[in-house]
Order: sequence, then structure tokens, then C-alpha cells
Amino acid sequence: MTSVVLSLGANLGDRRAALTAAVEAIKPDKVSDVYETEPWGDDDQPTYLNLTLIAHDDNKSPADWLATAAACEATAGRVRDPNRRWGPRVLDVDIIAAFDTAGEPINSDDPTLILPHPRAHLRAFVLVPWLAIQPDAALPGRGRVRDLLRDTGLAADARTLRRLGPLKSTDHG
Ligand SMILES: Nc1ncnc2c1ncn2[C@@H]1O[C@H](COP(=O)(O)OP(=O)(O)OP(=O)(O)O)[C@@H](O)[C@H]1O
Ligand SMILES: Nc1nc2c(c(=O)[nH]1)N=C(CO)CN2
Repeated sequence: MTSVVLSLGANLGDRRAALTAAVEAIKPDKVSDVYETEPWGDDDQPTYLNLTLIAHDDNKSPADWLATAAACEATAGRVRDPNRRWGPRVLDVDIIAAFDTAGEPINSDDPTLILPHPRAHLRAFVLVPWLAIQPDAALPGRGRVRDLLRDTGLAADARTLRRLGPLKSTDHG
């Protein structure tokens, strides 16, 4: 069995619909509220809706989770622009961390699936929602999420996130 922490983001089209369809497909154990977040890495694009979730599956390997992520992105109609890194997208599903049955982190340096996600510790839009659903969350190799948000340059970024409430809520964009 693996459990995974996934970060979902959308900043094109019906952002909430894309997130909803993915969450329904993934059937997570816990889902954070939705946050509206400023674009990270490439400023010239619309704001994102982001959430973080925790899921488990007795039969899935990390590679199977990556296939699930890709299937959700394809269903949402994601088209990749090979010339633009961190550009806008209808849906992005990143695997932040994976854990085995004993709760031990699964590490990978295979470029098709790097675990834990190599940029997760730089992204308040991943860590703030994660901490909200798991107060003792720890990013393997980086320490407690609570400490990362308090002790690194992320604290300022964290304050720019706008919490919109649960995904199923009908208010907001
Ligand atoms: N932990 C991971 N989660 C998701 N994809 C990963 C991971 N590690 C490596 N990849 C690979 O990265 C490739 C590019 O992913 P993607 O286009 O979503 O990157 P990105 O979201 O633009 O940037 P970033 O990787 O910084 O989030 C994927 O096809 C996948 O094979
Ligand atoms: N706020 C925000 N910025 C991003 C996001 C995202 O999900 N949210 N995803 C990116 C590609 O991984 C690039 N930048």
C-alpha cells in the first residue's frame, strides 16, 4: 500500500470543475480547502486555485499514482507547451511525497517521478493546505511542514494565499 500527498492546481478554464473531477477520481482520505494563489515561477499568468490532498490505495505503486495524475490532467484537457516551464494549465497534479505501508517515505531520483517532489519545500501553495489537513506533516528530507512555513522565506508567501473554503462550496471562482 502507498499513501501519497498530492498537490492540485488549475488556472485556466473552469478551475473548480477541473479540481472537482480530479478529486472525485482520486477518492482521497483528506482534502484541504481551496486556496486562490499567486502564480509561482512564472508571473505572467492568471491566479491559481490550489488544494492539497492525502490518499491511499492498497494496490498502487508511486508509478501508478503518476499514471492517475496524468489521467486526471488528460481528462481536464491539459495541453503541454514544450516551450514554457511553469506556464498556465487547466489542471496540474503533482506527487509531493509517497509513503509505504510502514509510513516510511519512498524516495526516487528517476526524472519521470522524483520523490519527494524537488520543489515542494519552496511552495507555500502546497505546504499551507497540507499543514491544514495534517498538523504533524513532514516533508521527507526537509523536516516538519510547520517549521518550513515558519522558519524559511515561505512565511511571506504563505500570507498571500487566500483561503476560499471547501471545494464543494458554490461561492467564489
Ligand atoms: N513528483 C512528481 N510529481 C509529478 N510529476 C513528476 C514528479 N517528478 C517528476 N515528474 C515528471 O515531471 C514531468 C513534468 O511535469 P509537469 O509538466 O506537471 O511539471 P510542472 O508542474 O510544470 O513543474 P513542477 O515539476 O515544477 O511542478 C511529468 O511528466 C512527470 O513525469
Ligand atoms: N500558485 C501556483 N503557481 C504555480 C503552480 C500552482 O499550482 N500554483 N503550478 C505550477 C506548475 O507546477 C507553476 N506555478
